Amino acid sequence: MSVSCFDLSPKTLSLNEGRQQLLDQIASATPPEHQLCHIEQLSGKVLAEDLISPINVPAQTNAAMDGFAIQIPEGQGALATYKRVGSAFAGKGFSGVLNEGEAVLITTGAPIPVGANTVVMKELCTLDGEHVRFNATEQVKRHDNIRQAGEDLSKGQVALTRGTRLRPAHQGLIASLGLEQVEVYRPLKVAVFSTGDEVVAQGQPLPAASIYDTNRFSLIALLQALHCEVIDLGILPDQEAALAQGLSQAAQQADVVISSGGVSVGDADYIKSALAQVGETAFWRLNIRPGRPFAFGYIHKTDKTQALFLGLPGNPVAVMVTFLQLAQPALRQLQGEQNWQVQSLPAIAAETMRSREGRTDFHRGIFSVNTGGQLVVRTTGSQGSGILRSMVEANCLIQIPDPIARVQEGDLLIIHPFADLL
Ligand SMILES: Nc1nc2c(c(=O)[nH]1)N[C@H]1C(S)=C(S)[C@@H](COP(=O)(O)OP(=O)(O)OC[C@H]3O[C@@H](n4cnc5c(N)ncnc54)[C@H](O)[C@@H]3O)O[C@H]1N2
Ligand code: MOO
Repeated sequence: MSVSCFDLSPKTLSLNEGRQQLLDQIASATPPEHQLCHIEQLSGKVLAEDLISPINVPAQTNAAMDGFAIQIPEGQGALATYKRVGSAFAGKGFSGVLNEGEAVLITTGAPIPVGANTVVMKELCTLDGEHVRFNATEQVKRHDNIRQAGEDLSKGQVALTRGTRLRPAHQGLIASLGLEQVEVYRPLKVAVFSTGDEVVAQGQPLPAASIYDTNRFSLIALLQALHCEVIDLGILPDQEAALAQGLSQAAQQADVVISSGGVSVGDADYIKSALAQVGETAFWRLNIRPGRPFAFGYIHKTDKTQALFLGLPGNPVAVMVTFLQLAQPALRQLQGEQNWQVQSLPAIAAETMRSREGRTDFHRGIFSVNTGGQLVVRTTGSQGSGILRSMVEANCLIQIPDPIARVQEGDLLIIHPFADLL
């Protein structure tokens, strides 16, 4: 990918300023290449072409109910009795022409016989030898239970637009067009690693003052949910040279490099100085909590292009919050998705919540619908940025924007449901 140079900014940015800088850079990046993808593999991919329907869906006007096809002339009602003249099944229609006063037994999906304009549900009919009697003619309306050819999609219509993230319904719709493969953007390659001398891999003993590597696995799962191709680079030590080498090697293989830890101002935080050796930092501090030490920049590749770099903070909740709020929209835009914005909904606070003037807070919340049909939200208890349980129990992030310092019960808030990703 190729990006233009950053305006280096040493100041702490607001969430919106940081996100905007990030997205502006991505908007100037070269879009990913596309590739043909078979229909069975489409789930979660991003469509790279406008799909024009080559046919009418449904192809023929057909019955929406099992019953009898009849003709009702304009301005008239149904008769009490019709003569049955044949049958129409899905896949094998009635070959004759239906006249007024005649009925054809029809199954759901079968083509409407020539001459018919109405289907009466079987439940309203009694078959008496050659005759079909309607028990309640007043319930039969002209044009009832007819599905028009092309009422789902008409031939030549744009069925799906470029940049659509393909979910199960999209896959079904593409299948209904008879297409076996379509163009999608190639998966984004994202390299991920953890940093920290105290961070230990699973399966190893846990020495004093150490912690098992949590972040890499949350990140890998989040990236998989976004259908990225993940390059797992393990754990790197708190050493500037090793981190610079790790960043550079990661960038050769990936479009985006994501690390966690070592990005704050501690004496063992080397991510920013390592990045300075192999790339550039655009900003590394945001007025948000958790996630204040969030770095964004790029790393030079040997082919003169750049990989984007996202340096997430070490605390496990800060990793997930910054991923959801910053990395996620950026990656979605980079993947070519049109609808990349973080989903937001209004909800009523079910309890008091604290924040601080001068920053945006993200609490972990549980939203539900109250008896009045309104969305309400409460927090998941302790909100420390090392308390991953607060995230596990949540189904949304609650955003408390600057300058609100205290949310009262009953106040209106913005929440970001996890539904899309978690
Ligand atoms: N003087 C200041 N100190 C700190 C600031 C600050 O602004 N000024 N910011 C605090 C905030 S907020 C955060 S968040 C952390 C982030 O710092 P780092 O990104 O440098 O992260 P580390 O110091 O490496 O680690 C922080 C914390 O997270 C644990 N950790 C790290 N990696 C992992 C991992 N892969 N799995 C599980 N846990 C991990 C690490 O052991 C630390 O406990 O800085 C504050 N300090
Ligand atoms: O902002 Mo830090 O990310 O609270 O823990």
